[in-house]
Amino acid sequence: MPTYAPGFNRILDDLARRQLVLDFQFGSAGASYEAVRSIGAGAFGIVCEAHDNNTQEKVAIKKIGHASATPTLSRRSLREIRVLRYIRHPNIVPLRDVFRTPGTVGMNVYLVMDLMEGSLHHVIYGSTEPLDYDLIAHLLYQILRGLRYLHTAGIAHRDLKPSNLLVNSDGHLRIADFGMAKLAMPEHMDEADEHCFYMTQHIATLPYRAPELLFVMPEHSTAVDIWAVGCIFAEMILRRELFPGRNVTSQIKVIITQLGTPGKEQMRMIKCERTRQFIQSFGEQSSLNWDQIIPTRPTNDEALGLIAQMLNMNPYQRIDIHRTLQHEFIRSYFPIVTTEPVCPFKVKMDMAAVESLSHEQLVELILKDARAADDEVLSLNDGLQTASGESTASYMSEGSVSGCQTENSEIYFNNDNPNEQNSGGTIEITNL
Ligand SMILES: Nc1ncnc2c1ncn2[C@@H]1O[C@H](COP(=O)(O)OP(=O)(O)OP(=O)(O)O)[C@@H](O)[C@H]1O
Repeated sequence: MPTYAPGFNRILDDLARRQLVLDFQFGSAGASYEAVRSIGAGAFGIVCEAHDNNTQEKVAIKKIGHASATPTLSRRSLREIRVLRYIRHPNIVPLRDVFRTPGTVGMNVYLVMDLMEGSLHHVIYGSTEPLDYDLIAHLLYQILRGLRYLHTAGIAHRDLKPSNLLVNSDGHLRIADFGMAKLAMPEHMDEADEHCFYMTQHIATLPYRAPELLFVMPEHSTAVDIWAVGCIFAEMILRRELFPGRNVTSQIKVIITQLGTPGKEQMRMIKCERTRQFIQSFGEQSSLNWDQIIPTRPTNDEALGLIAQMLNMNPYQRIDIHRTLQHEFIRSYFPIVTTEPVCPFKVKMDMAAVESLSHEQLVELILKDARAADDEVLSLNDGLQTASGESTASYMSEGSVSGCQTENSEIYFNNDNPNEQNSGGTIEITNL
């Protein structure tokens, strides 16, 4: 090691510590939480490990900076708060607390969650050995259980990828990052939209983006998550991305060269003329066999059979979450009866409401949903007001919040009966 290396490392450590202090200023919530180290950053948030002084536990805190500055950031923040606040499922990361601090370009929102040790990305790429099928099945089953909870309530995650699937060293997996989550509703689309090629740029990370999003077809539903899980399942086997496109056109190309030209019915569903012409420019491509697409030895026919059904290019013919959980591959590992929690109806109502709100209304609800963590009263510049200055509380669904407190690491919202938060009940799921 060069002699200057220790000194240089000390400078880097010092810079990292100073950056941590700059990035995570918790205002009055600093009495409860201390940032310990930076964990990672995504397109919309930065995450740190922190110490919870009340519970003496380690937590993860995600900061969405300038959350009120644009409609996109405001909607992402509110979606994540609203989908997570009543959700209790072993395979979905729990939200413990939400607070906000004022900022120069709009408020910062902080989401306090259970700390997880790593992500599926680390599991896949952290070792040079292939993952064995027992581990793959164990991880896949947990993704599917979390997804069944969401899909049964009609909620699509819409950004599933290995770095959003958090994993502990004991193999416990939890789905995270609900900033894109949405109630699955058929979407209206104008005929031959000029900008259609670029319309779905911000839905789902490219290698996991379903053809109906890439090809700009009218129906976006929970099927987009099944496509993403199919890609992730294949990635666990291959230890590389299955469809590694780097832009929209190369993503379409890489899918078509492996899975073939979409069928006539699907081509008819593509509303965008430019997209249709681009697909046709490849000529008639036939699909490869699945053991060519995923060339592993020994071949696992049941795994390939399930992947083939999850990666059906036609979303209407793609396998759904319930049939996925009953597929032979899953049943050969998990033939047992499990009692599943049911997503409370409130989550569905809240998710539906978020999509129709204006920027002003979104910001007003964030101000209500996230407690103020600053001694000073939040200035008007930190949040937006409706044009009339009236409260938008009427836009909230029944049981919406007017602030939150933490108690015993549960998140309680002032207008709610805490006993009702988990009132989704349970359902018996049997893998016959
Ligand atoms: N509870 C947690 N425990 C440990 N690590 C976490 C936790 N939540 C998020 N992370 C990690 O922090 C990083 C950024 O988080 P996240 O994906 O939520 O941010 P984002 O800006 O919404 O990302 P994206 O670009 O995927 O939309 C990710 O790598 C994720 O693995």
